[in-house]
Amino acid sequence: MIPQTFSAIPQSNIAAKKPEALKPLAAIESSKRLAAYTAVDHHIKPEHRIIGIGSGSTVPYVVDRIVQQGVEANKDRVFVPTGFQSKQLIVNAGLTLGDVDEYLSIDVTIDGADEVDRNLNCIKGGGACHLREKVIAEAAETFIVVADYRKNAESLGTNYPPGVPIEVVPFAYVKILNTLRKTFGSPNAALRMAVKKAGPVVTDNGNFVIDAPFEPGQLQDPATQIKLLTGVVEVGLFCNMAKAAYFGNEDGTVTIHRADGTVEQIAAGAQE
Ligand SMILES: O=C(CO)[C@H](O)[C@H](O)COP(=O)(O)O
Repeated sequence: MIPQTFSAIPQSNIAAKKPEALKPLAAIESSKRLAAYTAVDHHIKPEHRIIGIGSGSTVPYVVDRIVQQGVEANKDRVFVPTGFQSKQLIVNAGLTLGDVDEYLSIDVTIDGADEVDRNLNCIKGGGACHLREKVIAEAAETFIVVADYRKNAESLGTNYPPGVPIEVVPFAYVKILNTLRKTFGSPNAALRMAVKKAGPVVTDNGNFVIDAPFEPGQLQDPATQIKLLTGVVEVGLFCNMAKAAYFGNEDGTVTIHRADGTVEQIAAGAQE
């Protein structure tokens, strides 16, 4: 049971504590919020009962908007997290927590992404949560991606330099790293190191993450092959899964890419 008093600090609050970083971050933060609020308004409807909550710095705005729908709207809903962070968000918002092993089918999952291409294929796992994120996305009737404008790319491998996050069992990482560099054409593949801990990032599942950069156009086939390597737990490529991606823009509009190929740019309504 997560202590109710502990509160994960949202990225928006962190930004507010660093005045020097406020200016460049402000546009990005408001883009994240635009995307998240619009996606919730479009996809979280009164009839939706089981809702998947993704991970990252855009998702707190998803939870904010869901909370704004009110106590009545949320009283019979259950929220399924994609990791430690989203579990905290759900609990701290006073929403009801559930798990994917209790609810085989999820009505809607909303999650962030590190990069999204024109066909709604995504790189995910910048927060090292992609194993659980993929399970929760696959379980959902509707999977929606929310992101700021920087994530909107023509093809994967364009805007996200670290590359594809690959969760691996710790004892196999050297072997997998070597295979990615030598056989899969990713010479700069690297073990992800922690920032405020000595040593590697350890996922919520106790595994390591390798980040493997690939050239645009090189990605689809390697993904399937990488998944087959012994010791690989999950690859952070989400292909043909999202029904729509919402990108918040600097000018206050939201660009919506849908799986049917339609693209719409809308002026977001009053969302404060
Ligand atoms: O895949 C993820 C975590 O594993 C996140 O959804 C992704 O990194 C996007 O995060 P942010 O909203 O902070 O840009």
